[in-house]
Amino acid sequence: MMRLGVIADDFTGATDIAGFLVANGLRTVQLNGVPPADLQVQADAVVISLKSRSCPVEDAVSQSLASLDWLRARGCPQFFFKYCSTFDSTPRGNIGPVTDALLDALGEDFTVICPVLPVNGRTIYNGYLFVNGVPLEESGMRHHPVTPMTDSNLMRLMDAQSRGKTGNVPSTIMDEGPEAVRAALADLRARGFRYAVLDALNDAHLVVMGQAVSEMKLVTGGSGLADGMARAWAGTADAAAAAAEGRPAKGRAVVISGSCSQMTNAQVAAYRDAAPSLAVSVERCMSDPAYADELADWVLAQPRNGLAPLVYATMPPEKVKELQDRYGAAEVSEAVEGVFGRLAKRLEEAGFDQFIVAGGETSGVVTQSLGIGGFHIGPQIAPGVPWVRAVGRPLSLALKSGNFGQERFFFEAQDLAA
Ligand SMILES: Nc1ncnc2c1ncn2[C@@H]1O[C@H](COP(=O)(O)OP(=O)(O)O)[C@@H](O)[C@H]1O
Ligand SMILES: O=C(O)[C@@H](O)C(=O)COP(=O)(O)O
Repeated sequence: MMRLGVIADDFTGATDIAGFLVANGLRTVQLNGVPPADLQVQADAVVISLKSRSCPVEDAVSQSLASLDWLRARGCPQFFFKYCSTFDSTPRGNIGPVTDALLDALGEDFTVICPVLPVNGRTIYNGYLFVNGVPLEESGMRHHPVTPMTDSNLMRLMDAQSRGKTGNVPSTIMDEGPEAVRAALADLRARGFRYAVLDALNDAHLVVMGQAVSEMKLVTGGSGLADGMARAWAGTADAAAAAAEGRPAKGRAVVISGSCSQMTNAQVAAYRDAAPSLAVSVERCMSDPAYADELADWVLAQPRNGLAPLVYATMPPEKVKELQDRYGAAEVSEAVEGVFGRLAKRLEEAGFDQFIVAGGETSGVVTQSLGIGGFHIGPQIAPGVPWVRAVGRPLSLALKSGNFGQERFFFEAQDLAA
């Protein structure tokens, strides 16, 4: 019986949370896009991955509601709206409007906001979000090409894009345990708050909040919250068995990097001197319809043995800004994503069956272009980045959130698949 239905606002976010559910022994399937009405799935958890983080608000709301309907029609008892652990959004949304729409559809008037993942340095203190010890607004996220984050106060961020008021359950209450957290939530709700930011500084807080929200119909946040919830259920569940179907087969691999995050810049720098690598020209993405074919030809010409070839649009923030000022941010993103989507398709047709992709939007476009309906979730390469295997097709992917993994991530992904 399904225990949890997750609606994730991007593809790497979806594999991130699915990886943590599997690591706690829950049999989990990831479905890409709103699933067809006649699809039946046997799993403890279903994660629906949308590409709704930066699309128009109305589209994000309607896709999220359609996903909710699909899950409810299968008797799902609890729902999780997964967004980025760096709260990627703008004052227009889409986190606030989607949360409001899900609450309304479920007839609920209260939920939690918790974009937390301590193992990857995402902590919340007094409602302020920290990334590896610095406030969100001082982290690399202030330069994000699509959703630059220039405030760290989650109450203020949520209030600006939603219909209600946001309160906070501080870490001192987390220290007291699940009963104290439940009481604090009930108190905030009675005082007219619609959302509560949950502080979390460490794994112990995840376990506490996982127990405290067990009766809540809708929760929202990052994979740390899901990890806490899954730990509360896990018991003797077998994590290796849950990951078995997602293990990567040995194959021909390529690395495609469209993320410009600090961590991806470091990962590309660590990999590019050791492996065949090619920097993408953004200008040609915008002007040359045959460019993806040229990139594919280059990949195909690389030696089959040894490290996978890397094609990357990854650049440091100042270069990204220069290009965006010249051509427009949305235009550049669309052009680069289009080229990566076509490149992936060409490579699959040519026999590539392992795609290591950096960047959430980039992963979304690659998955869509390959026409993959769903994934079995495999073992984690790094916290939040599992190998995944296409349902019914011999294709394995590692979809890396821009900020996740350590410097040698591209090497480690291939080591785990060997
Ligand atoms: N050199 C570049 N200049 C501007 N934008 C770029 C460049 N390279 C990639 N992009 C775009 O930036 C966005 C990065 O987003 P994404 O793939 O989600 O990465 P992340 O996970 O780091 O957020 C994509 O839309 C991508 O096409
Ligand atoms: O919660 C997270 O940080 C990730 O799961 C996530 O959402 C990834 O988004 P991108 O950074 O856009 O890859």
